[in-house]
Amino acid sequence: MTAPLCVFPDAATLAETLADEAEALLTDAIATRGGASLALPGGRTPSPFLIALGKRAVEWAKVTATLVDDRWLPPDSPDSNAATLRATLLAAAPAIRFVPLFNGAPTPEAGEAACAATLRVLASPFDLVVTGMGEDGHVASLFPDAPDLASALDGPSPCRALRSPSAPHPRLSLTLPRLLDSRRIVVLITGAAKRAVLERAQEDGPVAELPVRGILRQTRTPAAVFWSPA
Ligand SMILES: O=C(O)[C@H](O)[C@@H](O)[C@H](O)[C@H](O)COP(=O)(O)O
Repeated sequence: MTAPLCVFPDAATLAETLADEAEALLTDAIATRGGASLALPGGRTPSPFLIALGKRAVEWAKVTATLVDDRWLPPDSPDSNAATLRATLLAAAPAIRFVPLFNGAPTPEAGEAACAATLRVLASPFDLVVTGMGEDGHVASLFPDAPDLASALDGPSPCRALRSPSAPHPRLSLTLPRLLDSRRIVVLITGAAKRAVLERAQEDGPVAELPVRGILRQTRTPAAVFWSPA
């Protein structure tokens, strides 16, 4: 595995350590390039990190944030990743320029081209990408059982509409190349079950079987896995 595993005693320590690193990366980006950009995860696990980051003294008006993926839902839906971000980081740092993935189109397939156009004008590379991981090895919404997965693991588009029979809601996800178009990428996970998946992902096998392999194996972007037992 090229990405080191960083083990923390608990979720709070993990969240504070990752918030320290994010604060330093954003502060450096603002000092050297005048602005910073990041792509942030959905799901439940990242909330302590997003809350911790919101307490940091960053020039938030110079930061642009998007999501690594979202469920194709109106922004006020409680299942929307944008809603989670609004309730955590954006509640504490409302000056952030938030670029949502959901754009009101009736389906992610119908919204994909406009979303790609929006993403193409964002700074490249991101300063930081953080993604969660599911127990099937998916990252962002790159689900192993999504029929269109192959086109999201490769190719020029920054985002893809994806549907997984095992996951609720159709999704719009950054593609693997766009996730890796970053100065730093961190996979944030907790719990024994996800640690076991990570260990399986270190074995030989296709990226399409456990998409997290696409982050663990590459050498283009400095990557790490942050894990705590709970
Ligand atoms: O919208 C989503 O579902 C995600 O972005 C997804 O990739 C998530 O990060 C993992 O499924 C882990 O989710 P939990 O942290 O809730 O286990």
